[in-house]
Amino acid sequence: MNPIIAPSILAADFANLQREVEMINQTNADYIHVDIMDGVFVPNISMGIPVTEAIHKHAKKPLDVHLMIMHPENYLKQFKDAGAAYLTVHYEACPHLHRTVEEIKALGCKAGVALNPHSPVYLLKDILKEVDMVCLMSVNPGFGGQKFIENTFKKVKSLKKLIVETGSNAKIEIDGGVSMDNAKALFDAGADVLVAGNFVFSSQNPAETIKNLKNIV
Ligand SMILES: O=C(CO)[C@@H](O)[C@H](O)COP(=O)(O)O
Repeated sequence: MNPIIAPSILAADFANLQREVEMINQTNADYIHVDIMDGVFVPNISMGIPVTEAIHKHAKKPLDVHLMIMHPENYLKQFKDAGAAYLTVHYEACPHLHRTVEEIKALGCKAGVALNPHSPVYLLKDILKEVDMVCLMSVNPGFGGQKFIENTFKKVKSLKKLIVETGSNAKIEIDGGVSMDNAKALFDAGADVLVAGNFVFSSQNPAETIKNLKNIV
């Protein structure tokens, strides 16, 4: 398998964003994870379209944009134009999820669907074949630096089973509280992509930390 690592820019030094993006460019990270928060769907506000555009201007890695916002369908084109390669919307924020996923794909982006920790994976059964990635939140969305929720391991295994049963090619992404303490077990359980924010950016040597996460399997 090819373990995919997506450092979360939310944990970077926002006053030196260009430097942080260029630092990630020099590592073997696979994507740059960009967290968009609206203060409504989640109790925090992070960044929006202009900052995503600015990150994209310097990034040499695809942008994995995670929309933690209500009505994401109203902003898909803006985020695509700002440089998103992956656009992930929340199951909990999309009453017409199938339509939203189709719209993401029609724009030429990879379509992701995220599930909050309380949402069971079977909710995605009838859309799994249409999506490129499922993001399992392993913390309650809204903040970096939170404690990993252990129940995520069960969810990864159930989701993997469902992906096989439905003939889907969706990748499984884990987001929140990822560190060396759980990375190997997550990949072993069936995860394909690990998002890591604080564990990468608070480390002495972020490039080395990314390399260690990638080499863990
Ligand atoms: O979406 C989120 C938080 O809502 C995440 O992407 C965090 O940015 C991950 O940060 P760490 O938990 O790894 O610090």
